[in-house]
Amino acid sequence: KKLPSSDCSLLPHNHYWIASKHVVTPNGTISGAVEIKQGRIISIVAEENWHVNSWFTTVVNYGEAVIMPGFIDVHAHLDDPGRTEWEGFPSGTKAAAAGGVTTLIDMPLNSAPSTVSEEALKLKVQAAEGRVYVDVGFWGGLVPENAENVTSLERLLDAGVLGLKSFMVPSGINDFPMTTSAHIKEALPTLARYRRPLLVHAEVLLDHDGKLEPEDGADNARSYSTYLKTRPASMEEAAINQLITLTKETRAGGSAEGAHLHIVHLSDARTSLNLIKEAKQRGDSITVETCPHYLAFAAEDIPDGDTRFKCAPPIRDAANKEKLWDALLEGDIDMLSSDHSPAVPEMKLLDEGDFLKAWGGISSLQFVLPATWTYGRKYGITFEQLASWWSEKPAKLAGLTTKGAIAIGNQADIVVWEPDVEFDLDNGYPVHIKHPSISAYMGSRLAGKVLATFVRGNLVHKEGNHASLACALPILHR
Ligand SMILES: NC(=O)N[C@H]1NC(=O)NC1=O
Ligand SMILES: [Zn+2]
Ligand SMILES: [Zn+2]
Repeated sequence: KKLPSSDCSLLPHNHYWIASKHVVTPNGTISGAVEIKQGRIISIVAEENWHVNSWFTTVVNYGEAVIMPGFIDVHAHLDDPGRTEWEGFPSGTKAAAAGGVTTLIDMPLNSAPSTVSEEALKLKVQAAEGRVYVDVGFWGGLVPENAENVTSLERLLDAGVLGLKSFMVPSGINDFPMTTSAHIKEALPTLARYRRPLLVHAEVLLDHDGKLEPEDGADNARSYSTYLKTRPASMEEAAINQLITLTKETRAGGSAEGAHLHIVHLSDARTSLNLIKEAKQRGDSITVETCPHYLAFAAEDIPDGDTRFKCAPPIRDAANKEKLWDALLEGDIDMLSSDHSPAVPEMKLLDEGDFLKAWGGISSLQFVLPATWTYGRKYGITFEQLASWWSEKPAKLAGLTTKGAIAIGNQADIVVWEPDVEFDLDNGYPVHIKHPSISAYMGSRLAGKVLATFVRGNLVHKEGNHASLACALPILHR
């Protein structure tokens, strides 16, 4: 049965099956088929029990390819409205779709205005409407102004942000000032009442004069090690130490019971990670993410002047990277996110290669699936682990109850990909982010090629092509 509005989907049917030898479900990976009707998953059948008459039924058989829940990226900066020359919803969500990301939650900063008020959220939603190829939810910004004003915070939450995000160091964006742990403490009871999480960029300044510059002016700014010295692990550790004094109150009977704190983009796998582990063991409501770039790259390998690798917190040494993998495999790190944070190429200062002055942010959205797979294979990661880190746990954090798993009743948000297919990210590769030249992954060879991406049952991307209309939706907290 053909649908008239085929522009939303490259497979214009409202009732069909997809099948393969590897369908990743919460109960394990099976050889079987998934039935999709009107955007929902309505049945999942193992091969031996599957008897459909393909004369009357639309079936797409993907053979050996993996059918997994679509990735949910809880941390992306799409910079729309206001800085669409950096990225924007159309290119950002096309890149997401091409990379198997079916939902992303947009960060409240790097757009203009920052999403710190009800009015600003309305502008976000307007900017997303009819312009997104994957579903997009929104974090609101916790800044001193609204932290001190319960009413304005309530209005922002009532307007539908899925939770809040704050910075404990300067964010680099003028209308997104940093919060101290005192601000965070003030906001937690409100978040507890709404049962929505607070995400925190956990680094604090250690010098009393608040300077991030290295002390020795003679250091070579083209060397990554110079930048690394300006953001030592102790900055993460100090921030997390402050935060876990607050998360005590998230336990049963505490003043912030019902609140949840999520540490974004953890880089320090040593003391910072241990502090989080201890807080979890005590029963605090706390989770943590890291990003593929911390799992893929090591500080000592970053070439001089290659500012594509500049981000905050910084990429640390190879031994730290190994510990991050251990923590992920042990379950001490809960999930992954991209922290896709592009800018215009000029701001990366690729010619000067000045790590101290260049924009900090890794551009990666389209490559998170193959990057996680490529660098994770040697640790023996499984499809189930990928689904947990990139779909199930992120859905839980963002409160998306009908996403994050191939399960009956869920929205049909699905990625189909080939683990054994390798490809070179060279100039001939179809890259959909606005500025491919600033991505740290360009020039590398990755494994894990995305074949097809479904959002709410619409085949939004297939082998390099996108559906002609952007029919995915902004997600607001209901
Ligand atoms: N403003 C912004 O996107 N900052 C991000 N970039 C980065 O490398 N770390 C961040 O927090
Ligand atoms: Zn951050
Ligand atoms: Zn970020």
